[in-house]
Amino acid sequence: MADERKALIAAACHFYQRGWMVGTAGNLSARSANGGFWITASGRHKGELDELDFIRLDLDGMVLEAPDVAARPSAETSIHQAIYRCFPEAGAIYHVHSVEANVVSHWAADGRLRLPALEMLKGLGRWEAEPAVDLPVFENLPHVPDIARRIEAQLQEAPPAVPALLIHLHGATVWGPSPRAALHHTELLEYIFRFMVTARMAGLGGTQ
Ligand SMILES: CSCCC(=O)C(=O)COP(=O)(O)O
Ligand SMILES: [Zn+2]
Repeated sequence: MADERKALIAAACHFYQRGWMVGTAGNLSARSANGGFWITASGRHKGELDELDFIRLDLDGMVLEAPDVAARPSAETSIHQAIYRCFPEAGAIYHVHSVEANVVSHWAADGRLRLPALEMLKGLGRWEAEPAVDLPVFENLPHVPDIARRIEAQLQEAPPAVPALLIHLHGATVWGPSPRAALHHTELLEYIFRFMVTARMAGLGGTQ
């Protein structure tokens, strides 16, 4: 298999082992050199993916390649489409469901979550001293295309300070120019969430 699916399978294994993609939770996609993007089929176990667990779509959601005819694209495909449309430089998108992401989503106000000014933000592209970084946080509406519409409208108007967003009580969606960069970004953001939860539990003030 000499295509982008290999990197997505490796990333899914990694996230599964960390507990961020338990069972069938989460989804992954990457733009394809052959056009459109590969995305995980809906309801597949993220610790056991193979090449049959992906579908190649164009940006309008038309199927370009479906190695398993029974496969249906991720239920959250519309969110990936929205991000690819907003950011031509996005090469891969990972959506993970960590416990920490769901805890910190409670601390959002006015659709934003202020991230602590940790050194790790440099890995997400924020190199200034003491950066004031707000992560956009969206309501978890029952109809996913409604979430995607809100995401696309907001990101078109105001690109986020880091390549990521959060859905309340659902999980983070993170992107990067390549599958490798998206993996780094996901790890860094999840570290920041873990820090926020740990700092709150330790009673540390001034960390947010
Ligand atoms: C068990 S997770 C519920 C659905 C979800 O939020 C998710 O990320 C996985 O959905 P998919 O259709 O991509 O399998
Ligand atoms: Zn999800």
